[in-house]
Amino acid sequence: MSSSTASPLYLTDEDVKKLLQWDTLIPVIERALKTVSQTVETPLVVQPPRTIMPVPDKNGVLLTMPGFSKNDDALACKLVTSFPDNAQKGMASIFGTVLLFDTNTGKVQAIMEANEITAWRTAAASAVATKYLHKGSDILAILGSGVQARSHINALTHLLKFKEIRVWNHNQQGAEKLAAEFHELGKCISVCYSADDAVKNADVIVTATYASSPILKRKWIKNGVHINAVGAGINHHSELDKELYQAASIYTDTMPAAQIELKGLADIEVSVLGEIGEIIQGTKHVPRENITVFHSLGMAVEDVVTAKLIYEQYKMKN
Ligand SMILES: NC(=O)C1=CN([C@@H]2O[C@H](COP(=O)(O)OP(=O)(O)OC[C@H]3O[C@@H](n4cnc5c(N)ncnc54)[C@H](OP(=O)(O)O)[C@@H]3O)[C@@H](O)[C@H]2O)C=CC1
Ligand SMILES: O=C(O)C1=NCCCC1
Repeated sequence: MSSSTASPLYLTDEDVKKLLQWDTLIPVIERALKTVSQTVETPLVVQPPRTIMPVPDKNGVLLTMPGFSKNDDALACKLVTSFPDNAQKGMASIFGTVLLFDTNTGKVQAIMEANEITAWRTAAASAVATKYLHKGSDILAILGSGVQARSHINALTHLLKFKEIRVWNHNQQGAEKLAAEFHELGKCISVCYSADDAVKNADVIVTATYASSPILKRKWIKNGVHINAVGAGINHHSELDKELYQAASIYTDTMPAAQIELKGLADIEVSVLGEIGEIIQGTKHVPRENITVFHSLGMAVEDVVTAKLIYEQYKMKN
């Protein structure tokens, strides 16, 4: 069959998982984060603001995330939904699909289920931010016990050798289940019965929940801690308290999206200082004693480069 009539490759989440590895993904995500922040005449990355469409009466949103990376010669679009109430049905909250296109013809090359892509690329972005902003690696605290909590434990423990890993969830059973899962794999994770206990003296914290009111407070954490704030509700980011926002140096993945999606921070007189790509490039620096927050929004180009990597890996193996 000629390539103009061939059907697109279809990869399930299971296929995708077999083709992803932290060692290869993290550098690819690091380069994407850095490139987003480079000012060059011809854009190396194109990613228009994503649309976030609330689904009336359903407590869910549909996001469209198109993007292009020149360095990776990759063009893709992710469609992703977030339905937090799915947990009550025993289902995942996030469902995504990525379409990867041939950059010369615009023809769809591959269709990939993107639940794994979303889990891996988000955690890889936090791992990169942590690499540049953490000051210690004794204690890792994870707030939340869902898909992102799991992928963040995997990515962050791949990057750093923590002495202690703690997990807290608003529903204790979730934290116990996640800890047991890692125990089976030989990783020791302790379950904490309050968020306050979980984050005490922590060096790195991840918030990955649907909380609509703060689950992490300034008064609980030490100076110099690095936080990856990953969770987002339907129309809000509310996992950190006002005092923490006001005390921290906040960086994000992409400023144009932050200006839209984090505009509520202006109400509490908080500004996002810049993009993590600027820290990677070395054009911005943070004093060691500062509390740092990587406010992860999620970018199309992360999905684009991940999908391209998966496609290349698939071609190599088949
Ligand atoms: N920045 C980014 O790029 C991305 C961000 N996200 C965001 O990350 C977060 C986690 O996503 P994911 O792990 O896939 O979702 P999951 O449904 O797998 O996990 C959600 C977690 O949040 C907990 N939770 C739910 N409601 C509340 C609440 N009111 N207060 C405190 N905790 C709560 C859940 O506990 P339980 O199940 O026990 O109720 C569970 O531990 C979401 O906010 C999502 O929008 C997701 C993908 C990408
Ligand atoms: O970037 C993503 O993908 C998502 N971000 C916010 C929540 C839904 C998925």
